[in-house]
Amino acid sequence: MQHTRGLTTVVSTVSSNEFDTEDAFIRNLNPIHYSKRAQQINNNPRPTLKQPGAITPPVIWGRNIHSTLVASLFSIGVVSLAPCLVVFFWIALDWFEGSLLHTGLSFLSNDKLAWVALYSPQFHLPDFVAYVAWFLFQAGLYTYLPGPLGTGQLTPAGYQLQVPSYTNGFSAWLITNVLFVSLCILDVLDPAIIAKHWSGLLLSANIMGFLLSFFAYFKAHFFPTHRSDLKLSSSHAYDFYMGIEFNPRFGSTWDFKLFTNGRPGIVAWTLIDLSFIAWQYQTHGYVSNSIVIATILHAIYVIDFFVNEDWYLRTLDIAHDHFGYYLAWGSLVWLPSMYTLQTQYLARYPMDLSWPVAAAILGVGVAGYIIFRSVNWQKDVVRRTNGECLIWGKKAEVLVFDYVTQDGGKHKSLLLCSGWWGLSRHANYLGDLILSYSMCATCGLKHILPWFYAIFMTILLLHRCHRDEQRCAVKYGQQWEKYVARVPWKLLPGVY
Ligand SMILES: NC(=O)C1=CN([C@@H]2O[C@H](COP(=O)(O)OP(=O)(O)OC[C@H]3O[C@@H](n4cnc5c(N)ncnc54)[C@H](OP(=O)(O)O)[C@@H]3O)[C@@H](O)[C@H]2O)C=CC1
Ligand SMILES: CC(C)=CCC[C@@H](C)[C@H]1CC[C@H]2C3=CC=C4C[C@@H](O)CC[C@]4(C)[C@H]3CC[C@]12C
Repeated sequence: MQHTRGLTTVVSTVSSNEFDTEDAFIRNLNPIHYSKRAQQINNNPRPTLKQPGAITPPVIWGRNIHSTLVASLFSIGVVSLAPCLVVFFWIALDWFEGSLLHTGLSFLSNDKLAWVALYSPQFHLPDFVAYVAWFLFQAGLYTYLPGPLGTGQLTPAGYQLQVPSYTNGFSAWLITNVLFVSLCILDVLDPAIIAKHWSGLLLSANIMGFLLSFFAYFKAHFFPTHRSDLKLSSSHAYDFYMGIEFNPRFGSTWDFKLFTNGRPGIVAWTLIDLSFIAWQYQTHGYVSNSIVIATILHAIYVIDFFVNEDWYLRTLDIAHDHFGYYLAWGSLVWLPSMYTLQTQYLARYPMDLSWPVAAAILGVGVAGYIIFRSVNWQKDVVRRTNGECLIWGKKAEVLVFDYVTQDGGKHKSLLLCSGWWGLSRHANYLGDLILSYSMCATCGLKHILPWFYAIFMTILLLHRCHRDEQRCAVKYGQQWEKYVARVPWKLLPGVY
């Protein structure tokens, strides 16, 4: 069945009498992987589907509900190996002068030093208490600070999420950073305290990350917030990793995903940098220009995130990913430990950049950031003004696409195809990558370890190009191909 409405073409591939409920449609997609357990959870009453005249078929966009053996093994691999990688990097930094190769060889050759290093991080109750206090302090700021109302995206089930004044991240970041600096100036706190307690804090963050991931998993099964946005596959491992609930909440408004994803880890990012700068000063007697530039670039990225927090509600993490290990453990452990590797490395092994090199790195980094922000801004302003805006001085060119939610609701969406979005379909990733490589360039070329962030971002964002397009292709059906034909380049025009 195909019908055309202005610019928009809606294509339905299955007619209503073939599958009269969404669940029949899901089962038909993959009968083998559609387990009993998944059926129980995915079998939510969505009465509008059965009403006469409802749009069929319900489009199953959003998190994957089909798990393959590879996806299960991958999930088990990440859940078990990512924490080991975090510890391995810490050992390489602290015990092997930042050399991943020497660390690896040392373990392989059963060198005593490697095993001593492995058992050196001890659980310290005071570190854990401090970590829990930090977590609760951020939760308090998130809950009580005033801020503008956030505008959530329509979920696959058709919920318009209310985000009451939780987009107060900038005030939370400012208060936390000013408080930390003030306490250090007043000599109440040692500014290097985070760096000095790093291994204990890392252990504590891991404990919290796993606790929260398990909480998310069990909450989804026993007391979910929005039943019709639950996504289950036949694999426990995949569900634990990717998350089952879309927007788990305390009551109707306190959003776990938004808080965990956007607060304890990202607010800590700049504090960790400052603490490692202080540690460099205390141990080496000076502050290198490289660590300052790395921190400035990080700070630009972090402040941008909080200033534009409302924009983040309409990105993949919040509008597509469910809340599981990936976002819970990732935001509490992976982000603060792996995204700050440059300053952790430079604090221990300082290097001074010549001023032309320092200026070039800073300049390229800021240019990357400007691209990143202006691409994201263009997408956002087009959506906010319903296409009634200027992009690069000309009226925005948009494609208007239809999509349906699982409750049978029919909606429209605008896809910008001029400005940056006319050059490539993910120009924002390009700006982000330029910024990431600049951050890592502050560490020189001696070791690969501090380049991990850029390498990770390259893999993550290339995979995201694919992941995002799969999602859009399902959400918009054949209309998406029209957009791809109009904007043929994925990332870098003329190359990819
Ligand atoms: N530092 C880090 O670790 C990471 C940073 N990032 C950054 O976070 C930001 C957000 O990333 P992400 O959510 O992946 O990507 P986007 O912000 O590009 O969001 C993707 C969504 O935008 C909508 N969209 C796609 N094309 C258009 C268009 N032409 N016009 C209007 N809307 C469109 C679609 O959603 P719909 O139509 O459903 O609204 C699509 O699913 C990026 O700038 C990225 O660089 C990302 C990953 C990791
Ligand atoms: C190995 C493992 C489980 C990794 C988890 C990765 C997550 C911690 C990151 C995945 C996507 C990341 C982010 C996306 C977009 C962002 C916008 C930007 O302006 C600030 C950073 C961030 C919020 C970033 C944060 C880490 C991730 C959630």
